[in-house]
Amino acid sequence: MNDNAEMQASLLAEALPFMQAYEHKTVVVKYGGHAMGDPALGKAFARDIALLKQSGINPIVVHGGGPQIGRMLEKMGIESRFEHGLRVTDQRTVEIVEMVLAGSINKEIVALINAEGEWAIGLCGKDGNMVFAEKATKTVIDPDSNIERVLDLGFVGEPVEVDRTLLDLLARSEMIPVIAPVAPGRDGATYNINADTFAGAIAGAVQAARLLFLTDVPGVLDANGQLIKELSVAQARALIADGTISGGMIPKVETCIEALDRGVAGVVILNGKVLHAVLLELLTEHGAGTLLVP
Ligand SMILES: Nc1ncnc2c1ncn2[C@@H]1O[C@H](COP(=O)(O)OP(=O)(O)O)[C@@H](O)[C@H]1O
Ligand SMILES: CC(=O)N[C@@H](CCC(=O)OP(=O)(O)O)C(=O)O
Repeated sequence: MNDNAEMQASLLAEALPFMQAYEHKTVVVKYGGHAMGDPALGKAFARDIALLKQSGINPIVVHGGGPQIGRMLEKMGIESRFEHGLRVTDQRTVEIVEMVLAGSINKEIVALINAEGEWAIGLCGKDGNMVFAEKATKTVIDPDSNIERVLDLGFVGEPVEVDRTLLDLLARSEMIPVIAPVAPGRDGATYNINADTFAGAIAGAVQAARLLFLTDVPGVLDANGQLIKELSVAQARALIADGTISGGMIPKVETCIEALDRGVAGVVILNGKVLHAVLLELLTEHGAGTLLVP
C-alpha cells in the first residue's frame, strides 16, 4: 500500500467507532449563508449529509442565507440594517426573506443533497405545524450610556413552540429535512428568525446529540484573532459584553448557551469553508472549531 492509501484506510478505520456512537442519533447542522456559494464546497457539504444518513445517523439541516437576502433586498432597493446581529424586518422585508430562504436557497440545498442519491425534503417552520414564533423582545445595554434599551426589530421572531411530530416521522423514513428559518405566529404574521436561533430550537426539541454551526471563520476568535478551542458559558458572556464577540457571532454563541441548557450534548462552531467540515468534525479525531462547554 502506498502512503496515501494507508492514510485513507486509517481514516476509514478511525471513522467506524464514531459512526457506531452516533447510530440512530440526531445531528443538527446549521449551514450558514456565509459558508454557501462555492460549488465544490456545496457538493462536499451535500455529500457529507448524505453519508451521515447512509451511515444510520439522522441529520437535520437548518440553513441561513443572510448575505443572499441582503443581495436581494439591495436589488429591490430596500434598505436593511442589523441590530445585535438581527435584521430589522418590516413587512416588505419579511416577504423577501421568506422568498429567498424558504424558496430559492432551501430548494438549492435540497437539490444538492438529492444529487448525492438521497431524499431531502425542503421545509420551513410553517410545515407540519413545526415551529410557532412570537415577536422577538430583545433588550441590550448601550455600551456608551450603560442604559438598557428595548429593540423593536419588526417581524423578527423567536421560536416559542416546536412540535417534533414531523421531524420524528422523517427520522424514521429515508428523508432528510432541510429547514428554512421562517415561522408563523399565532397572530397570523410570518416571522423572520435568525437561523442560528432556529437551529438551536430544533436541536433542543429533538434532543440532538450534536449541533454544528458551519460558518466562515474557524470558530470563536479571541481579541487577538486566535481560535478559542473550548469556550465556557461564563467566558462567552464576558466576550459578548466586552465586544470581542460581535455581529452575527452573537446569536450563534447565545444559541449555543441555550442549546447546552436544553440538554443538547455537544455544540460546535466551525469553518464551513473547509471541504467535508461535517465529516471531519463528527467522524474523525480532527474536530476543529470552538466547542461550547458549560
Ligand atoms: N469573536 C468572533 N470570532 C469569530 N467571528 C466573529 C467574532 N465576532 C464577530 N464575528 C463575525 O461573525 C461572523 C459569523 O457570523 P455570521 O456572519 O452571522 O455568519 P453565518 O452566515 O455563518 O451565520 C464572522 O464572519 C465574523 O465576521
Ligand atoms: C432575524 C434575522 O437576522 N434573520 C436572518 C435569517 C437568515 C440567517 O440567519 O442567515 P445566516 O445564518 O446566513 O446569517 C436574516 O434576515 O438575515
